[in-house]
Amino acid sequence: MELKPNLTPVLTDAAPLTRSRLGVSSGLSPYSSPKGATFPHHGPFLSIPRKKTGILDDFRSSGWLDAMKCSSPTRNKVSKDLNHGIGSHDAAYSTWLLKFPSALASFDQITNCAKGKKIALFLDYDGTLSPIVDNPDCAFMSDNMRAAVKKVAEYFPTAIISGRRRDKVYEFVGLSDLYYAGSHGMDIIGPPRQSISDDHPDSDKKGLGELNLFQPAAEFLPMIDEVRRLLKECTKDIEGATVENNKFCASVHYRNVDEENWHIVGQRVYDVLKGYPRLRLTHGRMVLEVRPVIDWDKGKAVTFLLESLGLGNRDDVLTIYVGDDRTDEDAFKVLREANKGCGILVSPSPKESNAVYSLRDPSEVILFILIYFVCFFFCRWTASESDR
Ligand SMILES: O=P(O)(O)OC[C@H]1O[C@H](O[C@H]2O[C@H](CO)[C@@H](O)[C@H](O)[C@H]2O)[C@H](O)[C@@H](O)[C@@H]1O
Repeated sequence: MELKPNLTPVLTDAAPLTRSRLGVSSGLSPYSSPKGATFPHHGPFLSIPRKKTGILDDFRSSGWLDAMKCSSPTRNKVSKDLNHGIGSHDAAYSTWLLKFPSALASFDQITNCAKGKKIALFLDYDGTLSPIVDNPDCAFMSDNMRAAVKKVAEYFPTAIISGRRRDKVYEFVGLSDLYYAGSHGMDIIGPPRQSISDDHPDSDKKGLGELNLFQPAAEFLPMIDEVRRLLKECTKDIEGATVENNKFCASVHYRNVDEENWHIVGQRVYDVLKGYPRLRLTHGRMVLEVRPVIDWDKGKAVTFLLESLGLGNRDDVLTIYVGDDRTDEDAFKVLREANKGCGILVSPSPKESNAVYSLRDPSEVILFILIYFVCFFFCRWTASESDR
């Protein structure tokens, strides 16, 4: 997916002419905060508490250490749960399922909602398409998952929305006929234009028109590069800490750091950020992520893609978003609030969420994709046959 600058302009919000050419009309803007770049409060994102002087508090007292501990079950927590017995975990999970029913067991509800609608599928990568593993470079998806996603994308607009760098997630997924949003939606690309053909089974794919690339945080790139280098330097003596280049985000992983040293990781990241008021800190599963303060997240990326596809502001579209991470909550929330579709949370344990349904793990995600999308395909086929 090499982009030629003249064919695929980098679009920023400062290009209203180009945006209108794309048919993106809702005023969706990464800089829409009325007071400009502030620290937006997006659902589960934690903003860094600031003193009036602009100087950050101590990392421990800020509540960030607690957030780091809650971000994913630790080895201690897992063994504690096991000691309490599988029964008690199962009981809690069963109770939780009453609130977030399994998408696999909700066939009638979901297919009823889908009747007569166009379907768009959004998929998170880590923890959804691939299992969570200790080494982020080895989070491979299975061939079965790849085959399932490939099949779906042949018939329904399908996008991968990841916190990872776009080229990295593309390398993992390896499918060209998809939309990719990397860096938590700050780096969006559609498939090569030749694949948006007139005879594509889903003519809505043509709605993308000239849109190939959208990078609302492009101006932050040098700053993020600089910060990533500083983060690498200041964490290099902490065993197990790694800094991942996610292009518009710098991600500091602490999954492999001894729990006793997590506060050191946090404090160092926090100290680096003191010098960068235009960056903010969010956290995912055992990862601290530094990103621009722009008002943009996975939820905004979903809205943007739907609008670009000509599927925004329509009542006959069902959007399904499957994700496991707190950053996916922004997308779940957008769908819930706009009544545009449903979020499906992938989680093996109870969690609060803006999703509507749940799946336990990536193996259930494959089943969900295969069962539902075969059904959606046949429903559509039947409908078009009877139209003849
Ligand atoms: O939005 P996603 O596609 O879910 O990406 C979120 C982060 O995923 C990766 O980190 C997570 O998965 C790793 C591999 O299983 C795991 O080792 C790590 O602890 C998790 O946080 C990725 O490495 C990050 O860059 C993404 O932001």
